[in-house]
Formats: sequence, C-alpha cells, structure tokens
Amino acid sequence: MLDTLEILPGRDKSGAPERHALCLRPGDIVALVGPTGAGKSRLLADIECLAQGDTPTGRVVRVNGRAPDPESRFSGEGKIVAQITQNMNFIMDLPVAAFLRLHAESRALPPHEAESAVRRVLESAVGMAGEPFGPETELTQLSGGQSRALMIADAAFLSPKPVILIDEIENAGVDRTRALELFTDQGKIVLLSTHDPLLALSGTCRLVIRNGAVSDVIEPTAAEKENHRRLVHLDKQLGALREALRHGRRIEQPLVFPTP
Ligand SMILES: Nc1ncnc2c1ncn2[C@@H]1O[C@H](COP(=O)(O)OP(=O)(O)OP(=O)(O)O)[C@@H](O)[C@H]1O
Repeated sequence: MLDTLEILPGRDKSGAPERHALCLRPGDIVALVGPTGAGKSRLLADIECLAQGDTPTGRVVRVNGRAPDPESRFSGEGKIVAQITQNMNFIMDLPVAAFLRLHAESRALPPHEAESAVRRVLESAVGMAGEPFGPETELTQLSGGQSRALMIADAAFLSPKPVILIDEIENAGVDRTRALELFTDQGKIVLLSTHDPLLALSGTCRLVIRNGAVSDVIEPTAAEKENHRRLVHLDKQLGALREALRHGRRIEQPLVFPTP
C-alpha cells in the first residue's frame, strides 16, 4: 500500500541545488511542463527507477518515508511504477479478452472478479478510443489510439502498480480527460509530461522544469480551474469537429465557440 511518494531534490544541469521537494499521495495528478530538453523525461525516469542519488540529477525517491527495497527498484513484478507513452504498442498475438483474462489470472483474481475486471477494462477502453472494438478483436489489429486506450484501462483496473507515468499522450488518440479520471478514481498517483494546456491544467499541481530541475510548483487558482472547465468544453467541441471530418463531412458553418 502506497501512502506517500517523496522526491527529494537533486541538482540542475549546472550542478546548482534543486529547491523543491515533493510529497505525492494517491489521487494526485502532477503535470510536468517546460521547454524541450528541460528535463521532464529525466524526472519521470528518476521516479521510474526510484532513484537513490545514482542518476545524473542526484534525486532521491522515498516510498512511504523510506528508501525502497531492491525488489521494488529492480524486479519487474515488485516495481511500483507503470509507464505509458504514445509510442507503445502490443506485440502479442491474442484476442483482446484472452489477453485481459491472462493478465487477470496472473494477478490471481478469483474467476468472477476477473470476468468483471475484464469487462470494465474493455468498456472503459472502448469509451476512451474513438473507434469501438470488441473482445474478439486481435491485439495486433488495434489502431494506435485503441491500443493506448486498452493499456490505460488495463493499467487502471488490472495493474497493481500505484504510480503511473505518462509521457506526452496528447497525440495518443484517446480521450485524455477520461484517462486521467480513470487513474485518479482508482487512487493512482499520476505524473505526466505534457505541452497540452488541457492536461497541464488538469493537475492537482504542475511542476515547471527548467535546466534539469523543478524550478516552480504551481497549484491551480480558482481562475485556472475555471479556465480548465472551459478548455474541457472547447476540447469536446473540437472532438465533434474531428469526428465530423473523419466521417467525410464538410465544416462550412461559421465556427462559434460559446463558453459554458
Ligand atoms: N539535472 C540534470 N543533470 C544532468 N543532466 C540532466 C538533468 N536533467 C536532465 N538532464 C539531461 O538533459 C537531457 C534532456 O532532458 P529530457 O530528455 O528529460 O528533456 P525533456 O524536457 O523531456 O524534453 P522533451 O520535451 O524534448 O521530451 C537528457 O539527456 C537528460 O538526461
């Protein structure tokens, strides 16, 4: 059971000390923002390997107030961190439901719980992907967006890993707001590197990364939360236009985007 994930400061690219320590709890969504090369992926990698002062940044990650045991650092099974990127794909040749049942079995879920988990993963994945797919669709036949949606739902409902790292899923072809809700509903800690305003403003906080270090920790104000609500609305409208174009329609009416 994960109660806290602490990231103790290291040093920036020039060797100057990082100023911010972080303490994350289940349900937190942390957005990482910063220009290209600033060090967002490096911070995610430090968390992925539960760094102990042994990476270029010198950061130290503590789990429930202590140094993690070697099992959670180095064994695939014992690891507490799952990662999702927009380039991931399945290479297994199995129908979707058979793959999910295999995963449920490996978690030793009793058969009725396994079946309902498989159903939930499928339903949420189809809800997140633009195009529907079924239990008998082959994994290798899924589109990029469908694969990512399945990975996200699988990580939310079937994976025991309490920390999820997401590297730039803005172009992953999934409903991003729903994906984040899924993780927080399941009490995961989510860290995501993003250049997307909708995702950046979704966080319980966002970290500004500069020159290899966390240079600021911003908690959203009421005005930012309101702007986030507007962006969700705008995103839905853009989604409807995308859908219309996909179906070969014209978009000729003057576009007006009323705020909610
Ligand atoms: N504190 C640090 N000390 C030394 N090297 C660092 C530090 N932080 C980041 N780096 C290195 O800087 C390079 C760029 O960092 P990184 O790939 O994390 O940037 P990014 O913000 O993810 O960029 P992009 O948005 O293009 O993906 C990497 O080689 C990384 O290992």
